[in-house]
Amino acid sequence: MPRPHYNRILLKLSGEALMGDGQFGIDPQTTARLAREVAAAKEAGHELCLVVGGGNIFRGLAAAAKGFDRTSADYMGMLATVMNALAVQNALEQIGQDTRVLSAIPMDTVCEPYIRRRAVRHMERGRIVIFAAGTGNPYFTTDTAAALRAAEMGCDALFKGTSVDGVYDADPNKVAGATRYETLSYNRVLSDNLKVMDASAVALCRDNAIPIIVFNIREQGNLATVLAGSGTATTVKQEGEA
Ligand SMILES: Nc1ncnc2c1ncn2[C@@H]1O[C@H](COP(=O)(O)OP(=O)(O)OP(=O)(O)O)[C@@H](O)[C@H]1O
Ligand SMILES: O=c1ccn([C@@H]2O[C@H](COP(=O)(O)O)[C@@H](O)[C@H]2O)c(=O)[nH]1
Repeated sequence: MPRPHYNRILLKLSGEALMGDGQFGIDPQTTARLAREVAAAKEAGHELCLVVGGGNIFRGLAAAAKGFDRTSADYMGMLATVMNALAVQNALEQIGQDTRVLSAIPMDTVCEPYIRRRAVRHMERGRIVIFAAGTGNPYFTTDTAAALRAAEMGCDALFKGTSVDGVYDADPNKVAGATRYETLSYNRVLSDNLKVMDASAVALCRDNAIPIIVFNIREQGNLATVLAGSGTATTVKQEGEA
């Protein structure tokens, strides 16, 4: 069954997607390609806002495992997401898109602070809003930030563009023969402890009835395909929902 059409969407872009074939950082060609896909989605009639991850630069949990203070490491991770947001903004503006970066950690000389009403206004004016610095709080990730902003902005769905093509019954990068779900419930993701997305993000989407569509953003052209309701992806939604 084709997936439904969603009008206002929050797109979570994996930080790692910006690396292209590299192992770290921001690849300009890949970022430009992602910007073209986002612009095409907007031109296709979707209202879009974005959360960009930071895993291509810094992850708090990984740094804490190596001895960093967790809170400081998380702030460093949030700052990494600001760099990525500015890179995506730059790539979008180079192709004529009107954008705003709104940061959960105020840094007035770099971008706007996050103010919900302002974000809504930007979207009403047709701008692509990019939310930076996650939730602004340590001990969270940009998945939770994406769920939170999707709820605040009244989005119809959260599209998680990542490096796997959906949710599997086990991590496909670790378990050979893992099976992909076409659809599954929020509660199943939580009870089976499936790690494709944080539990807090899944719970927030469940409580606000926001479907989550997990798809591979590294595959060129896939955003348009998945937004059109076809292609390979997993939809996480309420049990029994069409
Ligand atoms: N059950 C599962 N199904 C699918 N992927 C899974 C599962 N369990 C773990 N994963 C892993 O989750 C990863 C995607 O989530 P991850 O949080 O690492 O990336 P991201 O949020 O897209 O990126 P970033 O942190 O760079 O923004 C996949 O690469 C995959 O290895
Ligand atoms: O609300 C948030 C969001 C993110 N962080 C920190 O940033 C990094 C990068 O984000 P990813 O979601 O992993 O891409 C994350 O590892 C956290 O350290 C945060 O603290 N709070």
